[in-house]
Amino acid sequence: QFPRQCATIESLRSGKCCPDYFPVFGPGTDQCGVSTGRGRCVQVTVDSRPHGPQYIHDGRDDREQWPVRFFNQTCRCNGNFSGYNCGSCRPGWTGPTCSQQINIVRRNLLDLSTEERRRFVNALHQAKVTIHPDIVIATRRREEIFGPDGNTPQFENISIYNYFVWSHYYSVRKTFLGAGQQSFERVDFSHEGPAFVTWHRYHLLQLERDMQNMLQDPTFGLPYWNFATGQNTCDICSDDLMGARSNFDVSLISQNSIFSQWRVLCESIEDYDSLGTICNSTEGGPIRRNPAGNVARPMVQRLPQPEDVALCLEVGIFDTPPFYSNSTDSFRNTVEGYSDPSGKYDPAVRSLHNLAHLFLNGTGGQTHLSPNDPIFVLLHTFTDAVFDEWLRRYSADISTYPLENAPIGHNREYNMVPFWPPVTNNEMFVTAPENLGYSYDIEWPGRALRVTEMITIAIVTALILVAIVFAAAACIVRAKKNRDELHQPLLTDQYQHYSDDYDGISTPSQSVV
Ligand SMILES: O=C1C=c2cc(C(=O)O)[nH]c2=CC1=O
Repeated sequence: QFPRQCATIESLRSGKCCPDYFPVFGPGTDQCGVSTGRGRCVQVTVDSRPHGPQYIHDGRDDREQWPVRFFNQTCRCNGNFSGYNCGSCRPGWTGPTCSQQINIVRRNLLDLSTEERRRFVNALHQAKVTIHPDIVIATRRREEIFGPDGNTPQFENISIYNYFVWSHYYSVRKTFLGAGQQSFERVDFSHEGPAFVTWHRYHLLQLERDMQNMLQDPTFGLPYWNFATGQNTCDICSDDLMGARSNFDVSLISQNSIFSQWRVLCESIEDYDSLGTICNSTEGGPIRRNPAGNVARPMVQRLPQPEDVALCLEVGIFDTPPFYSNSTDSFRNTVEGYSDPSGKYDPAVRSLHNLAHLFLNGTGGQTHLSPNDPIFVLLHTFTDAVFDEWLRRYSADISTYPLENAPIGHNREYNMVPFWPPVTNNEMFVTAPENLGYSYDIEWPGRALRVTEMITIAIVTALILVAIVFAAAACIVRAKKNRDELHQPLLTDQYQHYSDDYDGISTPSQSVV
């Protein structure tokens, strides 16, 4: 969440997080790369518009008006420069001066060659075990951030992949209201609201960027899992991809997969909620996964159908009041999976993204834990592909993305929690190939026809056929008539000559000639 250079008592006290680009000149001399025109240190802009009625504890949560509880000054970068010290490039740009355009292609995981699959799995594992070079996480709430002695900032190193896990946890954690009090749970900065698609888009972009840097390969792209193929099995759960099922425990991953060795972060939610602590980088048990195995909930033993994606893409309004998990006719609530695929809200329904999570039935189906299962990455790249197709089809129509009264964290101009430097939901509401430097190699299913549409098409087809038959019959009659008319005079003539000249000896032809 914050650059390592800012995790100090001085930085927190000053509220300033504007690290140097060239620290060699001495601390504070090249904040945000100002000496080379990369950027400058400015006041953070926050969203102060009202939020929706779900959150009732204003003043009690560090994530309100993110990120000002921690810092109120940040780098603002010029042109295509970006990052916490303006030392990197905006998505879609690369090179020393960020002037080279790039396009990263996100492909279907099942289309990767054996060697590409091996490289992707290895890259994920490398991210799991490599300390994030720039970012550290807060392990205490703001009021305890200086530590028990008031002089020990409570931040920790974390691996690149675990940072991805932790960011998701931090965005969904409950609001701590004090020891002995129930934490407040109707708060979620990344789900059940319009920011669902924008937040998860940035979350993936950040992992992709971190992995590109780790691999020193600016062309590395995250693949996707098409979870709506019409099958109800986990087709990516094989040992060369996300890991097959263990032969010894149905809810574990096979030992032939490196993911059986991964350990899970942020498991102790009861502790966090009762003690007011925050998940840290300590790992716990293994990833649990039992696809289609939730016998108590048959509805989540299946995956979405291709038809569901096609229907969802026909919902043309981005979001509808109350901009929450009970919104109806909302594309966002449909792709998130609280509405049926045609957009109608139904509290009993789980579809698309939610259904894919619940189908996994284990670590990947619990919101505070789900990114621990690497399938999360692939499930969300596919969800993002659907969002990008919606943006393309409806010309990124942002008019129904609320500026205010969305659930806290979800207003259009809100800085997404817990990312640094600050980035608003608005900034992710753009078509990816043109604005963010990546695209999906994907073909979208056509929608099957509804009964009424089939009846209409049958009637129209029948009418056209009848019209064609009538037209053909008319043509034949006319052609025959024309032919008859063409031949008629000759015959009449001939007949006349024949009858005039016939002497009973000469032939009719002779008489005509
Ligand atoms: O990790 C997640 C798990 C989820 C479960 C549901 C549900 O609909 O019950 N939704 C989820 C979203 C997640 O991100």
